Amino acid sequence: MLTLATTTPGEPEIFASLQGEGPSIGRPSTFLRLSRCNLACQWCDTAYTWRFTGDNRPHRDALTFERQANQIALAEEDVAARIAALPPVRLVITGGEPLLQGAALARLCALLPNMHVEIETNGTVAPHPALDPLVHQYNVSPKLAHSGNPAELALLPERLTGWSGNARAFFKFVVATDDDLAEVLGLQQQYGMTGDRLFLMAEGRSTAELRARQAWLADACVSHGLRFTDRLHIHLWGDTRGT
Ligand SMILES: C[S@@+](CC[C@H](N)C(=O)[O-])C[C@H]1O[C@@H](n2cnc3c(N)ncnc32)[C@H](O)[C@@H]1O
Ligand SMILES: Nc1nc2[nH]cc(C(=O)O)c2c(=O)[nH]1
Ligand code: SF4
Ligand SMILES: [Mg+2]
Repeated sequence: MLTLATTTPGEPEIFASLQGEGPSIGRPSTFLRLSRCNLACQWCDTAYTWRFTGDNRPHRDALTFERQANQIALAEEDVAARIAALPPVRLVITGGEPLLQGAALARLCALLPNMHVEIETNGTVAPHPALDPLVHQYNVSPKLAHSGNPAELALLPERLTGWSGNARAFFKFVVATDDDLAEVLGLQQQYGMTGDRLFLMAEGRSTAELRARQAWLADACVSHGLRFTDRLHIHLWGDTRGT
């Protein structure tokens, strides 16, 4: 069984969209959003996938009513059938933290042999050995101090070393300030992350928030030879579930 997030109470969060972030930005993709996370980022835009009592964003009280029914367990065969019913494109598996459900994800991907599989992960969980050969690309987003997670939970040396040496892995750091940039540059040096596989992405859940940071961010990318990624879906559809 897989545990999925829901868009509206009871509806599993499987949807067709454009990949909004990272190396595959703009590609038509089917998204599968799984429930639960092992971290608790204070600015997480999908806290409903893991914070079932209370909200990590007190100003988002409008979400309160939705927390009652925000996850659903489905068999891998059922999930595969729902994905197969959408246009035959790439699959982006996200969450929450999808690698927490690695064995079940391996069973799902085995049912979708022709699908290009991309995984969005916080980078703290090793891919399940049965899943790893079925994954084409990992978009790894390690969490910096401003996420509010303790470094000993969020920045695991053995995991970061593993991702850095994995040619299928890209790094995508969420940044907001010069302190965040300095932290990224330190990690880049420590773990030998190459600039062509390292993206910076502004923290923000609205076009206004993103735009306010992106001039600074673009300069930082140019100065340090790093890649810039927007959050395309935010501009197109806002911070809306199922997009
Ligand atoms: C919700 S996470 C799910 C996958 C996985 N847990 C992770 O963190 O990579 C998907 C992506 O959204 C990013 N994200 C979440 N909240 C954000 C925010 N407020 N601003 C910018 N990016 C955000 C995460 O860093 C990650 O790259
Ligand atoms: N369109 C779109 N692109 C995305 N890329 C990564 C996402 C995520 O939440 O992991 C995401 C998302 O939620 N929507
Ligand atoms: S790791 Fe990802 S899903 Fe988990 S709290 Fe952070 S941004 Fe949200
Ligand atoms: Mg998202």
